[in-house]
Amino acid sequence: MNGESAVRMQNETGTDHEVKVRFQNVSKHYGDVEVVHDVSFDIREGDFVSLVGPSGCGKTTMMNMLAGFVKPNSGEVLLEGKPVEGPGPDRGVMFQEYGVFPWLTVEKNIRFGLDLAIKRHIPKDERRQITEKYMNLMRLSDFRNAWPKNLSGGMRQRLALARAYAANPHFLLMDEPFGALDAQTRSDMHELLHQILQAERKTALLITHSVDEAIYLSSRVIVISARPSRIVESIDIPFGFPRDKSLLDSREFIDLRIHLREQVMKQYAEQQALR
Ligand SMILES: Nc1ncnc2c1ncn2[C@@H]1O[C@H](COP(=O)(O)OP(=O)(O)OP(=O)(O)O)[C@@H](O)[C@H]1O
Repeated sequence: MNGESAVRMQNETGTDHEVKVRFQNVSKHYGDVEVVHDVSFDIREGDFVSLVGPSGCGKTTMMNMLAGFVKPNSGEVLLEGKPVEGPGPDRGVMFQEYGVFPWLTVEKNIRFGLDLAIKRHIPKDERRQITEKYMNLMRLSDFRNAWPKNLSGGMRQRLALARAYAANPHFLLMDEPFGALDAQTRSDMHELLHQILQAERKTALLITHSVDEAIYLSSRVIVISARPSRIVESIDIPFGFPRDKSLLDSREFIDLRIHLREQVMKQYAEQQALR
């Protein structure tokens, strides 16, 4: 979706800007349990928004509503001004459970999204090059013919990332995509994601339990309350892009980390009290 066709709306402060996604008074319950309560926020073109909050508070449910897997009970999730009706190739989704097909090899998993009818306009050679590019970037070339069941957890997660990136969706929706990775690979993946986002302007929503990851990757971090999900705080991250690892040691980063951790820990304590 290009800039001209993006919907222009007024945000809460009245500033005109390109809103790609709008959660508008969204509530969701499962049976008697309210999971999301009257949540409103916008995601603008090129934003990288992270949701942080306690386990089980309803973050995945919010992402599922944007992905089109779940419908709100009240309110609306608008994508470029229209209510989300279902999943679509404009939204690349990466879930905790990896999202790889066990019946396809590594190479075919990465190619999968590119071979769908919607991408058939891309010449075959180019599709092959894109597959190679992401297989290399994720260090999976030596395993091109391997089955997912024979990969380590971290490799499967890299495969899921390669598959999602290769399909080149406009929106990246990521639910704990780096959770199963060791610290070094996780850090490599952060750099790679930065590179991809710099090179191909995308809009992203990330769910993470790591405050550092949220700050380092995002343009905005939203703290979500104990269930039912409400917005506790939305912080514009004051660091420009590109970023590098030295940022993690800066005074400003450390202050933000301390503040956000405090906010999140309060919500964890409240969520614990619900059990
Ligand atoms: N399909 C469903 N049917 C019934 N309850 C559900 C369903 N999906 C989620 N829930 C419940 O809704 C609550 C919120 O779940 P959700 O997965 O959205 O939380 P979360 O914040 O993403 O958690 P985590 O960080 O652990 O992934 C949980 O109590 C969960 O058990």
